[in-house]
Amino acid sequence: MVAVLEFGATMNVLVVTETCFGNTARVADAIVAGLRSHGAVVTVADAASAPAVDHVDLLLVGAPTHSMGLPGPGTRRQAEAKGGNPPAIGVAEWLNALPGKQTCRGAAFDTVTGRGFFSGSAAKGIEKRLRRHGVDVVARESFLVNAMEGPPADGELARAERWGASLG
Ligand SMILES: Cc1cc2nc3c(=O)[nH]c(=O)nc-3n(C[C@H](O)[C@H](O)[C@H](O)COP(=O)(O)O)c2cc1C
Repeated sequence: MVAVLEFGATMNVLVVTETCFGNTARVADAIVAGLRSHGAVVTVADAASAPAVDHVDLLLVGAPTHSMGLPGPGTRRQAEAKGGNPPAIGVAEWLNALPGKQTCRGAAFDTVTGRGFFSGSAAKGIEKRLRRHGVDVVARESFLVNAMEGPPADGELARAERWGASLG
């Protein structure tokens, strides 16, 4: 089932993110600014503290790309060894624990250090998992960072804000 908003209805958005060096969180903040510019009511949480998906019209999930896909315990340890501050639980674990069938729309995003095939995409993995839970995924996007620890490449935060606005 696709959630359809009546004209004038407020859109409730839940954003669940993971970050090791802060870049995906900065991209998420820009996306949220875009969503709020359209009047959306947005809750932002990391995977460890995310509330239940209840009365959510749009579920937005984002993570850094690790080893071409979603971060896991091993790649988080590698990030920590490089000076990052990874969470104990990330979006992969959160998506695994997501209950039953969801009826909301969804969108997935990630951060990457390259745009080629071999860069991979955490967002692709997020999209696949969201679809397994019945989420109607309407958009997926990758945002470029300049190096493992960032910062976001020129223009990417502005692009993230526009992308967020396009979802609103
Ligand atoms: C263990 C590890 C593996 C990574 N693998 C990839 C990769 O396969 N492709 C890629 O584009 N970036 C890769 N990166 C770079 C991350 O995408 C980059 O650190 C991340 O986007 C920064 O986001 P964050 O600040 O939110 O952690 C990797 C980083 C780490 C720590």
